[in-house]
Amino acid sequence: MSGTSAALTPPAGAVAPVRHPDAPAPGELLGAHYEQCFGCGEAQPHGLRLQARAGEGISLTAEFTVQPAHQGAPGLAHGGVLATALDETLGSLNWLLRTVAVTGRLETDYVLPVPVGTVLHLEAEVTAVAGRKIYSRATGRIGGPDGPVAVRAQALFIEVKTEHFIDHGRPQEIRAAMSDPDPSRRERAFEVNP
Ligand SMILES: CCCCCCCCCCCCCCCC(=O)SCCNC(=O)CCNC(=O)[C@H](O)C(C)(C)COP(=O)(O)OP(=O)(O)OC[C@H]1O[C@@H](n2cnc3c(N)ncnc32)[C@H](O)[C@@H]1OP(=O)(O)O
Repeated sequence: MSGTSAALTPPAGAVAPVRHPDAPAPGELLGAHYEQCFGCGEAQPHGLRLQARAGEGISLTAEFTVQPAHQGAPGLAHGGVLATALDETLGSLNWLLRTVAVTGRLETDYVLPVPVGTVLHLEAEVTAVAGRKIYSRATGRIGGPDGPVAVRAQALFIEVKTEHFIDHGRPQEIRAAMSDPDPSRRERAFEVNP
């Protein structure tokens, strides 16, 4: 069962997350934050192309269809790909806070095998915030949004400044991201308003 790690338990003094006033409205698609992202980018031929939609509060839903390129065992999704789907969904929550954050810890339970061709229906929410630390959890269901839980995760994201990417990323991709013609993606990358 996930959530056993002390690092994933919000400390005393953690507060409820606050939805940013400019967060996408409930029901709105978030779109990719970066076209080359393996989780959500539309320019990644073997990526997950996960699509996340804002929910109420600090929650969202997302979907991804397991492709043949995502196999581990024959005909089944690779566990690392499913962890990517959870990570991407959880990471997308930070846009509802208008905070740029990276995964510090991701704890995953694999409950059911997920065959190729399956649509994974994900739900995620932020549960607490403590300074730069953002605590969140997610589930992935198969057979429909109300189907059985196949995977679940708890995570700790850590808020970072844009310099995190500029200092550590490869220069050619950083330059390309900075000149992205899509204003909403540029905004998600550079105009973060905590
Ligand atoms: C130009 C480009 C545009 C870019 C546009 C970007 C758009 C937005 C894209 C996001 C992408 C989305 C994709 C999905 C999300 C990923 O997959 S993100 C990629 C995977 N994650 C990473 O690469 C992170 C690698 N790790 C690091 O860089 C650093 O360890 C971190 C996480 C920034 C933390 O380092 P730090 O800033 O020095 O912070 P540090 O003081 O060590 O820790 C702060 C607090 O967090 C706690 N903490 C830190 N790490 C952990 C941990 N692993 N476990 C438990 N606690 C921890 C510390 O104990 C500390 O707690 P307190 O003492 O405050 O109570």
